[in-house]
Amino acid sequence: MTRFIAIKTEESTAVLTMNTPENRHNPEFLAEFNQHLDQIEADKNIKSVVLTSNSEKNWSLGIDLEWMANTSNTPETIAGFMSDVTALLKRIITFPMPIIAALNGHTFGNGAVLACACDFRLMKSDKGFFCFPEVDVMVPFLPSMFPIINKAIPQAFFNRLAMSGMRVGAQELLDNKVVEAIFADEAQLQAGALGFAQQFNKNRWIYAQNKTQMNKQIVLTMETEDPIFIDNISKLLWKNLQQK
Ligand SMILES: C/C=C/C(=O)SCCNC(=O)CCNC(=O)[C@H](O)C(C)(C)COP(=O)(O)OP(=O)(O)OC[C@H]1O[C@@H](n2cnc3c(N)ncnc32)[C@H](O)[C@@H]1OP(=O)(O)O
Repeated sequence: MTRFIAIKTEESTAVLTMNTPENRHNPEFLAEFNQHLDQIEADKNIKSVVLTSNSEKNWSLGIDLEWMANTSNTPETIAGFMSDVTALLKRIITFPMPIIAALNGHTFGNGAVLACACDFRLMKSDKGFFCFPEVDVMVPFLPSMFPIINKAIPQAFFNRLAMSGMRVGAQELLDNKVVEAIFADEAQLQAGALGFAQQFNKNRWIYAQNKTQMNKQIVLTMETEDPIFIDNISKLLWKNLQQK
């Protein structure tokens, strides 16, 4: 099943290609992402993962607000979905191998959080903005999203992005050490991401140990703060979305 995300293997690297126009996050997207991670964990030959998109414009535009506003949703459905978002992010930050985000288009909202959860980011520089539009779309970050973002983005730069909702391109991300490298176009990015990923061929156990330790404060925040926040915010979000 590859409606939302395709999977292929290039030597020891699994390439996950998000394949809808905006790569929005909804329950089906999350379920398929988890199935692919199960498949990768089951294949002992895989040592690294590249996460990219086949959309001409977008890497991922974040939460599927259209799905969220569906009238059949209840506050409980929204809360369940947000918990599932957290669970996927937790899986990524503790996954037993490096995950490399190959950003080949606009990366917005929870798409940007997903990119930050990955271990490394590479981006193409011809087109594509990176942006946290939460201040404009009135969807707050979950508590654990701040430390996820902070592991990828220096605090002062994130502060500027989050307060303004401004869009930045690849060069500014490179200048602020958010991405490891930038590439002139799509072909160079994809080749670069694969080459970058294939340098990682260590034992899964040690990656799991180190990632779990390195990110344990994030996991603690997910377990202690996110559930209460999600419970409160899902009621508010549901009310706002139903009134639109
Ligand atoms: C906690 C979590 C919360 C959430 O997840 S909430 C959901 C958050 N998601 C969103 O809010 C996403 C909403 N979507 C959008 O805002 C728009 O959907 C986009 C901005 C992503 C795309 O808009 P478009 O108008 O389709 O953009 P373009 O046509 O791709 O680009 C506009 C112009 O900008 C140029 N451009 C693109 N990338 C760059 C760059 N890196 N540097 C300089 N210019 C760039 C293009 O070429 C074009 O220009 P030219 O209008 O002249 O054709």
